[in-house]
Amino acid sequence: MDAATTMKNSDQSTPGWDRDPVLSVEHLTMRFGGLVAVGDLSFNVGRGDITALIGPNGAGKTTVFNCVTGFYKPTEGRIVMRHGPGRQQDDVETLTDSGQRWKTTGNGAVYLLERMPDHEISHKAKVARTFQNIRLFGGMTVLENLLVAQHNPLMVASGFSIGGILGLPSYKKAQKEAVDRAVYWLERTHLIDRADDPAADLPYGAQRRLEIARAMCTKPQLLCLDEPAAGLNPRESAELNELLKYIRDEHDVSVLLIEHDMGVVMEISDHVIVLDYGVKISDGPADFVKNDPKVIAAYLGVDDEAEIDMPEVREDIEKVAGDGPAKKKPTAKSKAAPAAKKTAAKAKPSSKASTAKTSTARSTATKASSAKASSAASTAAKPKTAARTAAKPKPAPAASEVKIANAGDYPGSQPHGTKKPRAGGANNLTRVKGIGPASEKKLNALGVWHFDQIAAWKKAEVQWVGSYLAFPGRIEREEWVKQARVLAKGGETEFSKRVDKGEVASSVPGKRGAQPKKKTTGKGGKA
Ligand SMILES: Nc1ncnc2c1ncn2[C@@H]1O[C@H](COP(=O)(O)OP(=O)(O)OP(=O)(O)O)[C@@H](O)[C@H]1O
Repeated sequence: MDAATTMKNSDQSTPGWDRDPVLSVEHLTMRFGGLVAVGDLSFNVGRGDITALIGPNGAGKTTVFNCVTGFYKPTEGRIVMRHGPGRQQDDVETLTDSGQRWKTTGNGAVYLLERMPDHEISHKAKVARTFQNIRLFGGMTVLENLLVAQHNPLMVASGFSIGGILGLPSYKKAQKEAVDRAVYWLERTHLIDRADDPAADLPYGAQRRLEIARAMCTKPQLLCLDEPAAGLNPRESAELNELLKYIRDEHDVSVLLIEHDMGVVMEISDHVIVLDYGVKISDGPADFVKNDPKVIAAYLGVDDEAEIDMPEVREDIEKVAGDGPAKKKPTAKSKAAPAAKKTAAKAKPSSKASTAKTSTARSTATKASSAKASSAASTAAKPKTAARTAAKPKPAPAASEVKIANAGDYPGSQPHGTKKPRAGGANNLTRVKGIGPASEKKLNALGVWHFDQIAAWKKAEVQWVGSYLAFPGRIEREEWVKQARVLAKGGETEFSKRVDKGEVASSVPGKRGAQPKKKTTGKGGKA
């Protein structure tokens, strides 16, 4: 095979976003004191693509946006914006060595955003953004909001105000263009009838569209949208999808969006990047990402908890003393778990609202899942008794016996375990901000099922769990112990309220995780 053919083939196997990236985030790290919000993150945004950045709460998505748009100066890393096709790698390296902020090239221009202030990023590099919390000028009319967005070209055309006063032709022309552009985007966003109304009078969904219209009036090459579908009803979400596809297809604008609404993400994204705890855990086309077990476990796996088979989590669970190493897949799975899974599948709701039926199904499935782990050792030794073992769980060992094999490797001391939930069932630990379904599973394997157990942790235990879950420092930062104290007393936190409303991925979405009144056993008792 000649070199040209080799290049061609390798070129074909390289995704479009790596061949022709409009934006490259390279080894980005952002620290806030001791907190590493984003750690050594690299990804590309393809020219003309809609790229989604997703991940659980606190994963670092907004921090990445703030670094790209100049609101934060990254601690480390390079952020390259390109006008014109191709990677223009020689120019990027020359620019980096020169210490300059941007450079015109044969193909267009390249910009190093980490060196540029935010106003240059929007006006020169042509990166526009919207915010998680709408930031319009509420007292100005809808049209005025769009004219203010074009303030810079108008100021230039007016010779910085005197031309405007004198009515110079260049100013009049620029003013007409600004109004025409504003009207164009008001029509596209179905806001033209409200042009003269104060922006604050618009309903929420319309304000979101106005933010996008305002960003588009700056003629961006890259549009960064922070949760554009938040608070929209299904009809508005569908309209948003159409608007974003129109912007991509008709205006050649690349879109980078942070979004929690998976309907929006999976329908319109060409490329999805998943963050968890500030690091990238998945990167690829939407179809690939949505089936990636790591993503299911970290973010999407609420309804598929019983199906998760993450090697790292499984290994940790297998290390729990008493369960022993499960070399083989337990045959109990073929007896107990499938029945449970069948029940779960049957009851799996199309809506996220949990019904009593779902709760029962999840309960059965999860119980089977924990039975699978706890019966692993005995199953491996005595396969023929597997079904019996799974059906009748062995008595819970005393708390002190719940130790993982390499417990001594961790600093501090291991928290006190209970091995299985008390009568009344387990708490939904994912109501504590920072505990996702995968971490909850690992805590459960350790015997931690209840808010009051976490509430009792001292510094040494916090340190130990931080290492066990592989995110030292985070537990303290998120103040798990304080949160758990509130939740243990039946109180609520801002985060737990969002979980209870079904706004955040959780192991039991839309339901409170306090101790249920109904007497149940196992994890299914969560309510
Ligand atoms: N200015 C800041 N100072 C200190 N810590 C910060 C700051 N900004 C963000 N963080 C922390 O960085 C981590 C990542 O936060 P970030 O807002 O980027 O996450 P996110 O993925 O956007 O979350 P969400 O989906 O909830 O908006 C969090 O632990 C957060 O508390």
